[in-house]
Amino acid sequence: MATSTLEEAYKENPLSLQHILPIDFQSIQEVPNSHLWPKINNVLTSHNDKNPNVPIIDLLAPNVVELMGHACKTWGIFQVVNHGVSLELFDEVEYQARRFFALPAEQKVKVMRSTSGATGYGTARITPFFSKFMWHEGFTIMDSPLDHAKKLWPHDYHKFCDVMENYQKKMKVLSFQLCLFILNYLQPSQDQHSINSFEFAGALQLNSYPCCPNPNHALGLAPHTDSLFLTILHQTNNTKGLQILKKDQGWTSIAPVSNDALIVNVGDLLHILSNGEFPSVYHRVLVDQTKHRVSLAYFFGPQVDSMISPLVSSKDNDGVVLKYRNVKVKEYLGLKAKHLEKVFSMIRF
Ligand SMILES: O=C(O)CCC(=O)C(=O)O
Ligand SMILES: [Fe+2]
Repeated sequence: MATSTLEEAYKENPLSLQHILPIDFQSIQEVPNSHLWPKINNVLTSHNDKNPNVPIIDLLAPNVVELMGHACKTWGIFQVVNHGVSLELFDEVEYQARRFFALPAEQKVKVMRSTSGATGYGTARITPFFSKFMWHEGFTIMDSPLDHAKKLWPHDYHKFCDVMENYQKKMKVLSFQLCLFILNYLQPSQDQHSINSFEFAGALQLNSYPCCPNPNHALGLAPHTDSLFLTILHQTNNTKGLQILKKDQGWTSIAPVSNDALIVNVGDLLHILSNGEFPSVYHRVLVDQTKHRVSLAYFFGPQVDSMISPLVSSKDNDGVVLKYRNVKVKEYLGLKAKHLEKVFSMIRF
């Protein structure tokens, strides 16, 4: 099952308890030194002709494959509309996520991620790579959250489970569709073949960024790339906070365009698959003094036993220089857990 296999990828790089347990944000009045970063440059870049917002792609557009391929290449991130997921479902997931994060710390600890685990409550996996902690708590779910939900709400866990399972199902279908479009762009003649050669897995990460007394010196999530093929992100309540590092522009906010637009970003494995053509976008999250932001990130990629290698179309085969060697997903995740972004130089030719 997906859970155990992803856990397999992480178990050789266990985190220490200190790096998993978030502080109790509900009882804290000021930012402790452990979470105090040097001043964050959080001036929001305004969008104009010279500095456009990320592409917004209508999934029903006849030229969706070209639009998406172009967005992956130039931005590594885009927003999608007409994706077929109902607003009510986003509201339900947000409601259940907020219900979870509002629980007292001693309840949330009952479902904490184990030191080598992949699911449960805890800090971001990148935590050990930074000397300061992030203003963030997360809850990771793969398939059914039943065991955890029963511990939290022994008599009232059904709704939480139904909503989270339903959302993952919808995200899996949408992710698969997006991958089809993207693979069709990378290898126009062989799309079905390429995608059918992978078995996929997904994980849902509920992110919580509590109100922060000093947002100029705190970070919701430190700069990172996502590891898998792609991430589908929903910013609940249209609360901004996500920024990407854009060449020549610095940190740029991704403004929510509408309640039902979803953000899609390229992850490391798709960067490798595209032979470096699609950037795995470097991003971070800012926090707010008065708004408690919640986001829903769905990570989607091949099963950990899959082998990833750059795809080049047969017509290009002769002239193209391969940038990355073949790598098993499990090996890749293990290397990233040890070395973070340095992982790219370790698999580059
Ligand atoms: O909350 C966000 O806007 C981004 C979340 C994110 O980057 C992640 O979960 O990897
Ligand atoms: Fe991310």
